[in-house]
Amino acid sequence: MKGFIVLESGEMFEGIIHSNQTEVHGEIVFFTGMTGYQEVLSDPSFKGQMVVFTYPLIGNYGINESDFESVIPQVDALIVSELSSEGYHYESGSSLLSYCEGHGVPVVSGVDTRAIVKRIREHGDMRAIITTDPSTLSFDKYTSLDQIDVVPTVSCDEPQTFGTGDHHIVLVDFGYKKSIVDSLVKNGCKVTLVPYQTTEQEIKQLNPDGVLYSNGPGNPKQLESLLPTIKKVAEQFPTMGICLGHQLLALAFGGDTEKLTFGHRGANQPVIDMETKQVYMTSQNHSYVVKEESLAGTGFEARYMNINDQSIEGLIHTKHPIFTVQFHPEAHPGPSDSDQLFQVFIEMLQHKGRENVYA
Ligand SMILES: NC(=O)CC[C@H](N)C(=O)O
Repeated sequence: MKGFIVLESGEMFEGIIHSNQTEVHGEIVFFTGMTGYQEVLSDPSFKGQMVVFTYPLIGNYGINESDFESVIPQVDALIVSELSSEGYHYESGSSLLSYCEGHGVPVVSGVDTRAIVKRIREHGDMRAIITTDPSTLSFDKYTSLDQIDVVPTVSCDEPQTFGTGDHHIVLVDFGYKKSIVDSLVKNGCKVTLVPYQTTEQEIKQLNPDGVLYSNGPGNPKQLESLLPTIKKVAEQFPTMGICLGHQLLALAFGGDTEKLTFGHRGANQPVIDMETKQVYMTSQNHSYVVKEESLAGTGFEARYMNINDQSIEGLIHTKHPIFTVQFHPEAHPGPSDSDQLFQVFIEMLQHKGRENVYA
């Protein structure tokens, strides 16, 4: 059926809508990786977002058993130029479209994705509505993603454990990617995944060697009530933060965040480690960044920087063993240039001191 993507800025784009839903609202963002659609659609950080793929052919290797980042799809919709009708890969168990249809995820194909991306780059990430009837739509009845506390919809309800390694990590779940657990387990950790509102006391009772604050969807400032707990925990245990976890740690110590015009979403974002001058190609998916000028007095120093726009990509604390990254060292999708950062975290647990980080 013919469908329309109506942007909050007023423009309208046509395509073929594959969905029973007649109207879908979300934040429209673009992803620049050539592959990785399965990881993207199952990454909880994309909750509330409609993803436009800049690569023109999507779906050609189908959907497999191993590349899911969570058990259910998380995106609000996929918008593609050409949709492959089959998955041409020996591991493919179903086509992208039949998987999305089976889970009620709307797909819009045959769309001029280059034109949409140009609009997003000019106007910024914005709201959009996918509809079969543009004459009746109204943005007024929907709340923008920035204003919604979306983490409760993706965090686990009960603790869960993974792996049997010697290092015990508490992973605080704001919408964790399965690959983070896999990376920790591969590096000799036992992981206890806990709900996002787990208290300081409960974390202490688990007696972890270290704490990792996960990635997750939405605006970090929606989680303001958790900041005192995050600060107290991070002052007591070696701590790592990834993406939303990085933003929350910065906020907890008095820093500030802001929204980028259009986020970094792709598999080739260049990041420099400002101390070693090493450059990593990184996997990213975020809208918000930590403001450099807000770091004064927080004890944090910027350690990583995005080479494209000079935004902060990671922090290290001057007093406590805490380090954070805005990018995804677990990759999936994307290059694993920075996966040794999990080993850096393990080193930090063993020495429990900042001086040994990156030794
Ligand atoms: N991948 C993430 O953790 C994203 C963090 C946050 N929701 C942002 O968009 O900036």
